[in-house]
Amino acid sequence: MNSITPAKSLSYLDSTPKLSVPRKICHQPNTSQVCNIKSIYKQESRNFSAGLVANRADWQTSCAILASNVVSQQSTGKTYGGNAEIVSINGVHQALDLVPVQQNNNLALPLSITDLSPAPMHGSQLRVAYQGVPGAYSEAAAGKAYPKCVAIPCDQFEVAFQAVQHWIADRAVLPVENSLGGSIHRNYDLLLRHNLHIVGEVQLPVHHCLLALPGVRKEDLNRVISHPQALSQCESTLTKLGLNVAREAVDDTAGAAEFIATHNLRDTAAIASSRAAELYGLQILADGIQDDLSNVTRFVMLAREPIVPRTDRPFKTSIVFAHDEGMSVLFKVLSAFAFRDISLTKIESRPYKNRPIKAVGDANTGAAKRFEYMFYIDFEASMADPRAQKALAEVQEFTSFLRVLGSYPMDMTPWSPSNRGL
Ligand SMILES: O=C(O)C(=O)C[C@]1(C(=O)O)C=C[C@@H](O)C=C1
Repeated sequence: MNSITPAKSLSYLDSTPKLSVPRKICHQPNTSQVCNIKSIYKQESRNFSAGLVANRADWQTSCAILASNVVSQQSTGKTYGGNAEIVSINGVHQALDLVPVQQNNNLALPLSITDLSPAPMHGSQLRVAYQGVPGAYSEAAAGKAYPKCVAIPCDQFEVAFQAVQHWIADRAVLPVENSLGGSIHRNYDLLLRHNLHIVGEVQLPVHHCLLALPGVRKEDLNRVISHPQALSQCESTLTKLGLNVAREAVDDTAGAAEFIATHNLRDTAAIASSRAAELYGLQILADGIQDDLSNVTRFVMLAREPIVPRTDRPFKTSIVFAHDEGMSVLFKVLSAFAFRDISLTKIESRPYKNRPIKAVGDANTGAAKRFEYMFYIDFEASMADPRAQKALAEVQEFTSFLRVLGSYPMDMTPWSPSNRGL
């Protein structure tokens, strides 16, 4: 695994609690609030870099102050304008190009280094929020995406999004799909609710172990706890191991290991990484218990600003759209890519939360109702590629809502099932 700064030891863990949900978030743009966020951010970043956050209470107080004073960068009037033809953001149709401009004077801002590179070059370490505690696969993914980063544990996905929006973190690295367990729907919904941009992806081979306190045997176990994805990825293997015991879902794999250690549970095992075993003093009862050796989780990297799309290496673009006209539109949208020879790598649908059901036909005669969806599509082309721009211009004609979630380099790192991952 790549070396990442936090969580070198349990004592560091103790002094660096996970972020939790802030009490109050202000969504109204306000210049003085933006000043506050920057000064608090600087103070917090000093604390983080030096590992100086005194205790959980201090940190949570800082988070609460931060949450009640700050606004996201998105709400300060920054938007993207220019000549491009495409997109609508949160239902409002807008032109898309990737040069930030100020709404009030329409002057183009110079590109910053963050626009050009996924990692900052200003000397300080990149702070990367992830969901879980040290030893979680998401922490490993953060390390793979940003080697030498400071990884910030968050107790929920939502908190990781907010950490980036509120400048506590520079990036978030969050799982979106697993080759065995499927999509992590919560993160698809959160991508839509927040205005962060996908700036990269990383695929992590996930190698699960069954962990228990030293001296505990399989026969002593009454339950197995882990993240729901990990439980589903190991379902048949647990049965094959004769572990027909209760299976309980917890927030993350490493958190399950930590829970067993802190509560001295001799009848419970966790599904987690070998690194979690080391961190929390557990023994490995069984190694490689995922149902398929090719168990890979795909994570996306999120930032406040998009990166500039390029064509000199393979790029992927993620979009989300909705439409009013029934399923024939989906066919037309897919055709816009097929006609231009653009491969789709993923399609996902989620309920359209504000209007999940639509009456079809004549309401007086007991009309049929159909479900309404948001569709998420990943396709293999950069937004700098004219084929992608033309396809999206066409998609926009068929859809009532279209947003580009990000255009970013594809993770091309080779991996094989024999890669042990974590
Ligand atoms: O619990 C963890 O360790 C995580 O990082 C979360 C998570 C997930 O959400 O899918 C990530 C990778 C594995 O697929 C299992 C769990």
